[in-house]
Formats: sequence, C-alpha cells, structure tokens
Amino acid sequence: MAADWHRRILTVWNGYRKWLVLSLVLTIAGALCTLAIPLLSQALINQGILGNNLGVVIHYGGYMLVLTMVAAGCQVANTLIAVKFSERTANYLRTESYRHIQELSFGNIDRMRPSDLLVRLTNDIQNVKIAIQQGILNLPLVPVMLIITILLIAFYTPALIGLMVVLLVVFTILLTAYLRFVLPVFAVRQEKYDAMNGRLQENLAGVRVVKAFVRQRLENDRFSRVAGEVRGSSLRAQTSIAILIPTMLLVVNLGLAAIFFIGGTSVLSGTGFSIGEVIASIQYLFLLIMPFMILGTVLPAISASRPSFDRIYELLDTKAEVNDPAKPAAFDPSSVKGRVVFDHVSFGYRTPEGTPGPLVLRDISVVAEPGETIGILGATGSGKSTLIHLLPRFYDVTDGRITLDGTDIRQIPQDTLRRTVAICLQQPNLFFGTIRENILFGADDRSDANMVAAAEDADAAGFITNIPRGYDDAVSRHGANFSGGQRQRLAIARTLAAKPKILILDDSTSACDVATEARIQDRINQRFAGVTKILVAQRISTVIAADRILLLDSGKIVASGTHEELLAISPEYREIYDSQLGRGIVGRGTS
Ligand SMILES: Nc1ncnc2c1ncn2[C@@H]1O[C@H](COP(=O)(O)OP(=O)(O)OP(=O)(O)O)[C@@H](O)[C@H]1O
Repeated sequence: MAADWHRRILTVWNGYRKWLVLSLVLTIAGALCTLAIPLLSQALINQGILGNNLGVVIHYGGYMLVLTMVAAGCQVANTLIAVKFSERTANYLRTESYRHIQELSFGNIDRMRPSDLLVRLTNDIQNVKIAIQQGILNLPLVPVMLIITILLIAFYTPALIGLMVVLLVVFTILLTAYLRFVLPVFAVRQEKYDAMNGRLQENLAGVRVVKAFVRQRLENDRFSRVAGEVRGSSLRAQTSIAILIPTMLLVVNLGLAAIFFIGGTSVLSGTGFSIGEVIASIQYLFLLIMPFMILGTVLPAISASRPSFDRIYELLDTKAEVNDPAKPAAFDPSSVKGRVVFDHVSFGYRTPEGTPGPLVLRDISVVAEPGETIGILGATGSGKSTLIHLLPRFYDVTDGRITLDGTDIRQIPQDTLRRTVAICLQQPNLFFGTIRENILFGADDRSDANMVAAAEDADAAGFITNIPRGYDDAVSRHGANFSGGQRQRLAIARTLAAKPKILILDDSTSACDVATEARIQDRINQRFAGVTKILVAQRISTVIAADRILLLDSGKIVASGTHEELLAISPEYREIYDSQLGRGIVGRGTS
C-alpha cells in the first residue's frame, strides 16, 4: 500500500494535470529569470559602471527589474496553484475518508478508536496538505536551479568551476548527513504528536469520568509525559534544522572568501576576471546553495507526511465487513408483512486483530409473525443486543440465516433493510441541533404531524411542550440537556417517526419508570399493531406483555413462551421474576 502512494496522489489530481504542467512551466520560467540576474549584473558592472556608461546601466537595470518582477509573478502564480492543489487534495482525502467511515460496518468501527479517526481526518490530512504544497512549490526548483547554475558557471566563469564542484560536493555530503539524522527525528516527532493527540482526544471525550473518579492528577501526569516526549522530539527536530542552515552558510562564506581571493587576485593581476564576473560568481554561489536549502526543509516535511498518508489510505482501504448483495433479491419494502425468522443463527465478533472470535450466540432459532411482539430477556452480556443487531445487518451472521418475509436479509440492500427495520439503540445518542431535527432524523415523512405523533407515542410530547421553544428547542451534544429517561424517549420518538415495518427497542425504557414504560408500550401497541416488535430488556416488566418471551443465557435460548408459560416451565425465568417483581406482586399482563 505504502509503495504506491505517489500513484494514488496522482489519481487524486486527475483532471488537474494541465495545472501541474503550468506549475512546472512557471517554476522553470521563474528560475530562468532569477538565474539571468547575475549575468545582467555582470554586464551592468563591466559595461555600465566600469565603462562609465549610464545608458547601459539603465538598459541592464531595466532588464533586471522586469525579470525580477516576472520571477515574482511566476512565484505568486505558482503559490496559488500549489495552494489550490493541496487544498483540493486535502478536501478529497477528508471527504473520502468521512464518506468511507459512513460506509464501514459496525465491526470495522468497533476496531477503530474514535481518537484515531479524528487524527486521520484532521492532523494527518493537514500533514499531507503541507507536504504537497511544499513539494509543488519547491521540489521542481531543485533540478532546474542546479543544472542551470552549473551550466552558467561553466560557460561564463569557467575559472570557478573547480571551486563550485568542491562546494557542491561539500553541500551534498552535509545534506546527506543531515537527512540521515533528521528524517528519523522528524518521524519520531510525528509519532509523538500522534500519541499526544490520541491521549488528548480520549481524555476530552471522557472528561466527566475523569472528574467523577478524581483522576485529574493521574491524567495530568500522563499528559505531561506525552507532552514532554513531544517537546523533546520537537526540540531535536528544530535543533537539527538550526544546525543545518548555519553550517551551510559557513560553507557559503568560505566559498565567498575563496571567490574574493581567486577573483580579487585575478582582477588585480589582470589575468582574466572582471569585477562584474566576481559579483556574478557571488550571486551564483547563493543560487547554488538554494536547492540544498530547499531539500533540507522540504524533504523532512514530505517524509513526516508519509505515515499520515499511509494511515489515511489504511482507512480508505478498509473494506466494509457487511456488503450489499451483487444481485439483490426482488424485495418491495412497501409491501413488507414483517415475518422474521432466525434460522439456526450463530455469531461471533471479530477479535481486535480482525480474526474470527468465539461465538457469543449459538444456534438461535426464532420465528416472529407479523404484528407479534417478541420479548428478549436475559442477564447482562447474555447476547441480547448482539442478537437484534443481526437483523438490520449491523453484523452478518457467522452461521445460519435470517429471513424477512422469506428473503435472506443478506440479499436485501442495507439501505432498504434499515428503512424497514428500525432500531432504537441501547445508547440513545442524540445529535446537537433541535428536538425536531432529532426526532425526524431518520424519517421520510418530515411532517409536523408525524413528529408530534411519534413524540406522543414515545411519551415525550408532554415534556417537549413544556420547554420554552418546544420542538424547536435545542438539544446539546449527546443530549446532555435532557435526563436519561427523556433522552430515551426522544430516541424512541426518532425510531417511531421512521414508521418501520419491524420495530426493535433495545432496553430503550430502562431509565423510565414502569408507568411511563407501560404508557409507551400501550401507545406503540395501538399505533403499530401490524408491526413486528422486538423488545429487549433486563427488566421483566418491559417484556411481560409480549406475545412470546425468549430467555437468553450465554448466547443460547434456554426458554421461550408467554409470561405465564415461562413461569410454569422455566425455573430460570421464575427466578428472575421472583428477584425483580417478587412473589405476590402482579405485573402487567399477568392474570
Ligand atoms: N462490539 C463487540 N465486540 C466484541 N464483543 C462484543 C461486542 N459487543 C458485545 N460483545 C460481547 O458479546 C457478548 C454479548 O454482549 P451483548 O451486548 O449482546 O449482551 P447484552 O445481553 O445485550 O448485555 P446488556 O444487557 O448488558 O446490554 C458479551 O460477552 C460482550 O462482551
């Protein structure tokens, strides 16, 4: 993957090739203008100043002015192109990465840390952008300036070619030694930055937990450690740059002294050198060092961006675990009846390394008829959420199959399936925005009537209308301005507003009191009578009125039936019942 990064960058630039060519032309034109200036100054001094000819001074001075302005114009235009390219590349990588993350499956996301993703979408893309900008602006200058300067020296001041070759060799040795030292230093600095960003983002995401457990000092110490490592590596990188430039300048000054010595003695003895040539040679010397200075600053930036580039493409290359069928089955979502069959389903999550993990569901067989309510009850970790996540294909079954109205759900496009099966997730994640936006988030019918009906069914209308701006009032990030039970009810309203054919509530009323839960269930039973409903719960009161309750234990169905049947046949169920509702306490639906 890493090997073909330059090919991939070029594919990003497809359609922009003419701009690249223009950038190259501008670079060469600008370099030629700059390189011509020593020649003109040589003529200006020899023929104009020493020849006491004002006309020649004005003539060559005018040329120098024009060429300087053209060189500056080329540089400005080139900068604009470089900025355009780099911004386009950054934008492409940013939107592609974001789009790709949206397409990944739950399994892929499970194995990625949110802080990693943030670093990829921000820092990494920024690094690549800077490297591209620097690269386009400066790298083409290197060969152009080197070759033309050497040719000009060889042609116009051949007596200095020996000195220039010596300087070239010294510059090359210095640069090579510097890069050998500095590239790993820059790579380490980047790693340390990444580690610090990861730590920072993780800490900020969990800042409430940190405070709640009084872990600030520990977190401060940890952060100080990674920040200290960043400081150390950054210092080493900056120091190496600080060493390179004065060292190069020292060599340049030695070269200057040599030019003054060779040129001066030659002028004084009248053996070939003119004053104009001495001045031009000095300018060549400064032009000669420029490519080395460019390489010394641009190569570390490019090298530091490589891991960033590789990480971005590692994300872009990640294949979604759940894919749409190549040839979808004929499936009309508008005429779904809602018969769901789990047929000998087994499932295991993948390990963090991506290899198949142990089974957490074993040989599950269930039939839910249209309009039926199925309750899934079990202890924490028994596999309830996992089981219902298989129905909208958040994960694909490891073994067996799930059908919807007789069609294997793997033959139905995910979008179609998820418009048919709506799930209210265990974590009621609300988005920053308004209540209206949150309730209608997944709804095709965006009418007020649908929103209000969904809120009423979720028993949320009461508290919403008591808020000053009602449905147009604000929801903070993660719904922090609502209580746990209110958040759950808003999340239920969001699910109901999608008008699903199959409705799944994953412990969605766990933070509501039993009376509220009962009201929500009654409304749902009335308004969604024909919809197949699956209710997951740890609390028996949530599922007590279901047509059938499945009791899950360690990934297996250990009992199934109505509440009364289970009380009669399942000691495990009775134990839960006794522990939660107690002997003699009669729940809803009990006779
Ligand atoms: N994304 C995941 N990756 C790996 N293992 C997971 C993942 N989600 C759940 N598990 C494991 O699968 C098993 C079943 O978890 P699941 O969340 O389905 O239980 P649950 O019955 O819904 O529990 P709870 O009532 O606490 O929500 C557990 O052992 C859990 O550790």
